[in-house]
Amino acid sequence: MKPHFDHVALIGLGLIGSSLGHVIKQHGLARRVSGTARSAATRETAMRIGFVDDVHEDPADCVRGADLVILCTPVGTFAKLAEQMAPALKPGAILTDAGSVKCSVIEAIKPHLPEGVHFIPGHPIAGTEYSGPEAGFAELFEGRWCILTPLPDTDDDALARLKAFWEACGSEVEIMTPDHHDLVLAITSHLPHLIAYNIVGTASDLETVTEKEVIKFSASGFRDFTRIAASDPVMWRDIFMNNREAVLEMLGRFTEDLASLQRAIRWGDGQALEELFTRTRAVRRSIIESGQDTPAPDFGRHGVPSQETEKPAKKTA
Ligand SMILES: NC(=O)C1=CN([C@@H]2O[C@H](COP(=O)(O)OP(=O)(O)OC[C@H]3O[C@@H](n4cnc5c(N)ncnc54)[C@H](O)[C@@H]3O)[C@@H](O)[C@H]2O)C=CC1
Ligand SMILES: O=C(O)C(=O)Cc1ccc(O)cc1
Repeated sequence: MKPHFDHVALIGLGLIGSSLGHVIKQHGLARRVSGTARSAATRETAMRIGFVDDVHEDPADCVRGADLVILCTPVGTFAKLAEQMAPALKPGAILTDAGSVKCSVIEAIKPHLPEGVHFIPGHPIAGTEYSGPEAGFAELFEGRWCILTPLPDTDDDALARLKAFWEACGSEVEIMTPDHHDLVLAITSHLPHLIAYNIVGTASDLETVTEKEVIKFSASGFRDFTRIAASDPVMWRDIFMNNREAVLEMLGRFTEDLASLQRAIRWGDGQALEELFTRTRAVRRSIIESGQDTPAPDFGRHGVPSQETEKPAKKTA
C-alpha cells in the first residue's frame, strides 16, 4: 500500500498506540513511525517488538517533523501534552487523538494549537481490557467504527486524509459532532463500564459471601462483567472525570429504569419483566446481525489487565 503519511508520531505506546504502530507497519501506511513513552522499559519494549522506528521520552522530540500526530494516552493527559508538543508541531501537520471522550478533549487541546496545524478529534471504537505496549495487535481496528468529530473550521482535505488513514487501518469512519459522540458513548460504553466496576465492587464487598465463592460460582454473566471491570483504572478514571454531564444524564435514566424493574419484582409483575427481556433480546440480535459482535482475537491478550503499565521514570537529582 502507498504510504498515507511520511512520518507518524504516536504519543503513548499502550494498547491503542502499539496497535496503530503494528497496523501502520503491516500495511506500510507511513515511511517512519516515532513513539513517546515516559518509561525506559516501555520504550525498550516498543523497539524490541518493532512497531516503532524510534522512541523518545520528550513528546516534543517525537512530533518534530511528523505530518500525523496521534495522542494515545489517557484523556486527562492531553492538555499538558498539547502544551509540551505545540512548539515542535510542523505547520500543515494533522493532530488527532484516540480518546474516548471528545468535548473536553477539544477544550483541553484547542488553547495550545499553533497556527496551521489541523486538529481533528477521533475515537476508534475498538479495544480490549488489556493495556500496555505488549497488548497491541494490527487487527484491532478491523471491521470496527472510528468516529471523527471535526470542528466547524476543519480543513476538508485534512479530514479526507485522516479518514482514508483509518480506512486503511481497517475501520469504517463515521463523522459526528463532539456533543453527540459524548452522549452516544456515555450509554454504549461509559455506563456499561461503570455498571461493571460497580457490580464487581459490590460482589467483592459482600461480607456474607467469600471472595473464593465469588470466583468459584461466578456464572458467565458475572464473568463478563469482570472482564470489563479489569480495564485500565487510570484511563477509565479520566473518562468519567471528562464526560461528567453525559454520564450523569444517562445514569439518571438508568437508575429510573432500574427502579421500575425493582417495582416489577416487588409486585410480581412478570409481564413487565418478560416484555423488557424480549425487547433487549432483539437489540442483541441486531448487534450480531451488524457484525459488531466479534470478540477481539486472542493475540490481543498479552498486555496487563487491571493495573497501570507504565510509571513515570523516577527523577534523578
Ligand atoms: N483501551 C481501549 O479499549 C480503548 C482506549 N481508547 C482511548 O485511547 C487512549 C489510550 O488508551 P490505551 O492505549 O488503551 O491505554 P494504555 O493504558 O494501554 O496506554 C496508555 C499509555 O499512555 C501512557 N501515559 C500515560 N500518561 C502519559 C503521559 N503523560 N505521557 C506519555 N505517556 C503517558 C501510559 O503509561 C500507557 O503506557 C485513551 O485516551 C483511551 O480513552 C480508545 C478506544 C479503546
Ligand atoms: O473491551 C471492551 O469491551 C471495550 O468496550 C473497549 C473499548 C473501551 C473504550 C473505548 O473508548 C472503546 C472501546
